[in-house]
This record gives sequence, C-alpha cells and structure tokens, in this order.
Amino acid sequence: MNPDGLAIATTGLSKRFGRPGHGQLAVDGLDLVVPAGSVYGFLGPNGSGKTTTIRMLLGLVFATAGEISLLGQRIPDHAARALPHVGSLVEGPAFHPYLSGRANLARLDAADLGASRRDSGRRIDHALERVGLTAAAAKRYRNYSLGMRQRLGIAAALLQPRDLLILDEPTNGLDPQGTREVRHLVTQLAADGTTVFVSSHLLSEVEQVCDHVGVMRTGRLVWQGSLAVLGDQQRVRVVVQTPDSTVAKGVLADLGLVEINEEPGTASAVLGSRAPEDIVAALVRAGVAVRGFAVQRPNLEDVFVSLTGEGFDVSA
Ligand SMILES: Nc1ncnc2c1ncn2[C@@H]1O[C@H](COP(=O)(O)OP(=O)(O)OP(=O)(O)O)[C@@H](O)[C@H]1O
Repeated sequence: MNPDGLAIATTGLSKRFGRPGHGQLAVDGLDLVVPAGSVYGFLGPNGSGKTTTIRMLLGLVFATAGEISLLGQRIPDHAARALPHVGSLVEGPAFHPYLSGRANLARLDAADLGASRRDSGRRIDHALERVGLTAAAAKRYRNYSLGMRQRLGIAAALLQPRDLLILDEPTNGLDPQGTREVRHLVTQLAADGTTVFVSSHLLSEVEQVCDHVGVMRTGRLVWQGSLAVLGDQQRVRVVVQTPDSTVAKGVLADLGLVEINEEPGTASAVLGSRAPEDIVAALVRAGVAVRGFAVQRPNLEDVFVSLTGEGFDVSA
C-alpha cells in the first residue's frame, strides 16, 4: 500500500461552487489524515460540506484547490489506479424495485467491465453474505426494509475486494434496527482490515463505531484526531455523593487524586491510576457516608468541547 500508512490524505482541499472569486466556499482548506486500518467518522451538520468532500475524494467533482491522495495515489490524476480498490456508497445506487437483491447485484456486477464473468456468481454470493443478506437474496428490493436496502448498497460496494470503503451517511433515514445493522456491518468490515471512512451528522453514532474522527463546521475541519483520547485515564473522574463532602474531599486529596471539586453533597476528582474500589474503601474507612459513587468516562462531546473550547452543535 501507500508508504505513509494513510488511506486518505488531503492538503488544503477546497471547493467553491459558482463563479471563481464568487459563489459559496462549500469546503475550505481541508487537511484530512485518515490512517489505513482506521474507522474514521466524518462528522458534521447537514450542509457542512461532507458530501462535497466525499465527491472530491472519489473524483466525482473537481476540487477548486488542494491535493488529494487516496491509497497513496493522487486524485484525480491517478484515479484509475486507486478507485478499483475503493468501494463507495454515495447517494445510494439506483436499485430496481421489482428485482431481487441478488438480481440487482448481478446487474451492477455485469456493468463492471473489469470483472471476470465466470466468477460473477461467487462474487455476488460473497457480497450478500458479508452484509448478511444471503437469506433475503431472492426477495424483491421493494420488500426490503430500509436497513436491508442500505446493506444491499454496501454489498454493491463490496462486489470487488476493497481496501477502503467510503460511506456517505449510511444510516440516514434508518430506524434504530436498521442503524444497528449498518453499525454492526461497519464494525465487521473494519475487523477484516478494511479502512472505513463514514460520514454522519450524529455524534453518538460516530462515537460507537469509529476510532478516529474529523469534525466539520461550515466547510472547515474544526477538529481531527484519535478517539483513544476517550479512554484516557486522565479524563476519567470519580464522583462521590455524600453529606460529608468536605471529609470526602480530604480523602481524595490524601489518595493523591487531582482536580478535586467539592460542592455540598458531592466531591469529585480525576481517577488517574487509582482503582475505584480502593477509593471507596478509603472513603468508608474515613467514616464518609457514601450515598453514591460513579466512575465517569468522558464522551466524545465532552472531549470535543474540552479540546476546542466550543460546544458541539450538529444542528447549526
Ligand atoms: N452542486 C452544488 N452547487 C452549489 N452549491 C452546492 C452544490 N452542492 C453542495 N452545495 C452547497 O455546499 C454546501 C455543502 O453541502 P454538502 O452537501 O457537501 O454538505 P453535507 O455536509 O454533505 O450536508 P448533507 O448531509 O445535507 O448532504 C451546502 O451549503 C450546499 O448547499
């Protein structure tokens, strides 16, 4: 693969719609860094430029400025080298409602002139199996649930072996069951070693499946990084509920905990390297009446707010 270990890298990627010097800057100076093997959540409210970025990555629209490297190949110049290794789901493929899932895939597979005809059946079976649609393969597309439709779209992207999958809002419009199905599928694909770049306007969704995230706001990438930060012990806090909050505060301090807060009825601190059970034991030994004890891990929103100093507003 590419020498720098990145599945996608862009520098200064920008797109202006309309006349040069006028019109709207839909994407503004994006430096995306998507490590190979990652599940990268491309997060941002509707209209923040996610689809436009994805269309540029796939060579579907020209960038106004900037550079794109996809699997180590420059886009659009070397798109023909990179794109056969990239599966995508953008605005969903047009499926025929009266044909079965299998027959729909067969039509798309037949349109791929680079694929050998002899292996067609095997390719289709494999793609159906990977998205869990083997049992429903003979059902007409119009009778598929929304989740099944979306999974068929992903199956279409998987007719060939892929190193990278780019999915634009794959759970948009899905009910909770469909969302779970797609989320599970993304996790499975990633476990098989495929890099997945998936856009979403839902923070909770990205948090559940992704290990890297980029946050878009009005065309700009406002934060990008690894979600390993969520497991960072320095961000985990213990919260003690007790009428003896002043004594509890002293116990936490004696144990060497830092960033201690005390309010009437609660004392809290950063957990650090201490085991929660040792803290409870020390509190009890000191005669603190522990009414509640919680270990609070930060969620993506907390981390985002602490890193950028801004609220996360997906409805903007
Ligand atoms: N072909 C186009 N011509 C003019 N403006 C466009 C075009 N495509 C997108 N835009 C504008 O560019 C901005 C970014 O749109 P884009 O679709 O990339 O955002 P998005 O984050 O993917 O949102 P959504 O989830 O709603 O698709 C929007 O203001 C949109 O109106």
